[in-house]
Amino acid sequence: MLTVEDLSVRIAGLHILQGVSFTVAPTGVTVLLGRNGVGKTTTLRAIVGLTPRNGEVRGTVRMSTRSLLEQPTHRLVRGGLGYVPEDRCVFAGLTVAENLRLAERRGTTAAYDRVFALFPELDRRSRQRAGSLSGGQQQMLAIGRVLLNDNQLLLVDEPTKGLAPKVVTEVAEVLERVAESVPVLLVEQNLAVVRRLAHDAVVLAAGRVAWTGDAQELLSATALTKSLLGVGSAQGEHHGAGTEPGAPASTPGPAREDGS
Ligand SMILES: Nc1ncnc2c1ncn2[C@@H]1O[C@H](COP(=O)(O)OP(=O)(O)OP(=O)(O)O)[C@@H](O)[C@H]1O
Repeated sequence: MLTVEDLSVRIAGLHILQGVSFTVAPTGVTVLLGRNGVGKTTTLRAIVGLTPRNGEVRGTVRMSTRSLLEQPTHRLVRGGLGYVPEDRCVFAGLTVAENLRLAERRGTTAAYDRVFALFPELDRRSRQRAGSLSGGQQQMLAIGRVLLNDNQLLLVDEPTKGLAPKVVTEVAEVLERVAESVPVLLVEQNLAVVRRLAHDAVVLAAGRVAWTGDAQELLSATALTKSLLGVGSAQGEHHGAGTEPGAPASTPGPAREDGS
């Protein structure tokens, strides 16, 4: 479905991604893992054409046979690439209904019904300003507005970050249902969520791919999760925070262009 080949991103003199290659399967959830700062968000942003202006992107990204890197974000979104950013980016001053209306391309009643069936809360709160929603409700709005459109692929960046356990479960349930019809590339630090959702895993370390394969296999290999993610794989653990005593040294930061 999505093929990333030799993707390199440089920003402000930092070589953040250094030849990243992986594929996203045409069905289910592929999870992009790695410790903090290894380049997960940078990868999603490069795919969707949101690398900062002072950045430089090289490599190839294809969705089916279509080449993505040369195209502006609005065209990618129109072409079926849905993106739920880490910081949600809802319009705080607008109501839930207005946020949804802004996001829809051809928002049919059926599309709204589908979104409200997944997130009844959005229907109930349609007149509430998005800025006054809880973090979990804002996350549901951020996901819901993307689902108004017909997507061929969804990129979802840390959807459960900072949410209460009950809301984490709700968001995971929705993503599980969404992934039945649309493939998802998911950045997620909560390993219980990864265990529930992911078929395939891609692990980054210092801007390169360190491991790819079956996500459940990765999670069941404690030594592997320790060395790649810096944590054990017990249910509910979060990864990404850094190094434990006895674990390999924390992932070094991106390489500077001058080699320092
Ligand atoms: N606009 C930018 N300017 C300078 N450095 C940047 C920029 N964006 C990202 N970086 C750096 O690139 C590296 C990778 O960042 P990125 O956000 O992609 O990591 P991540 O794996 O998503 O981390 P986290 O798990 O903490 O969200 C970090 O060292 C970060 O500081």
